[in-house]
Amino acid sequence: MASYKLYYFNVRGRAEVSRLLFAAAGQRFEDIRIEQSTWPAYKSQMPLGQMPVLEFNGTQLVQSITIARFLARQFRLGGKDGFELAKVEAVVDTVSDLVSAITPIRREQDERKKHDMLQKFLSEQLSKHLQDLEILGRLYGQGGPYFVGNSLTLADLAFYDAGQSLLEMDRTALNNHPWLKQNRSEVERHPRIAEYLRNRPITAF
Ligand SMILES: N[C@@H](CCC(=O)N[C@@H](CS)C(=O)NCC(=O)O)C(=O)O
Repeated sequence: MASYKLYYFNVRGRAEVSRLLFAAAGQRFEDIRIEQSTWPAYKSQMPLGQMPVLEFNGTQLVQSITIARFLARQFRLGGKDGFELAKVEAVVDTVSDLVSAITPIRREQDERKKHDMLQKFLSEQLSKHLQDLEILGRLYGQGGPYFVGNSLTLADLAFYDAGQSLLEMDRTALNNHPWLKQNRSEVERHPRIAEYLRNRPITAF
């Protein structure tokens, strides 16, 4: 039987999409959450000195998006054929553009600077990111609530997680984007994901 161990800090961060994939697939895995205080002892055991790291049948895989794409393929959540797979990856890459834009704001420690960065992002950049995602959902989603085809994929989980970070910054961020809101609701309604969301540790990011 395949064995999966996922090493990361006790935050959603770069590991949460993979955790959501495990949840959606109903696949057991060891969710190893390293505290910052014990990280120095682990760092040298990680191939690139960073996490997340997935240990699959004893071999370590690095890079969060690679890990998520591997798990999606393993669990048939990456698209039903080669072209669907490419559509899913196009959505994931578009979500990554959004995540890259919000990460520096979330990390800014100076409250004044953070506020200014957020206002600039909300007024100048956010709507383009969300419009791009809605365009892809309508283009690939066959008129339904999922980003690609007519069932849940990595694309939906990637946006679900990024959407949470966005909503934590601005609760109204998706108000003008009903399709994206509906897409996140569909993810939350998935019975295994709903159970995971009820039980996962609550963390700051
Ligand atoms: N490109 C890598 C980046 C990994 C990364 O930056 N990991 C950070 C946590 S989000 C880390 O391990 N930081 C601790 C360190 O570098 O010592 C990925 O996506 O997995």
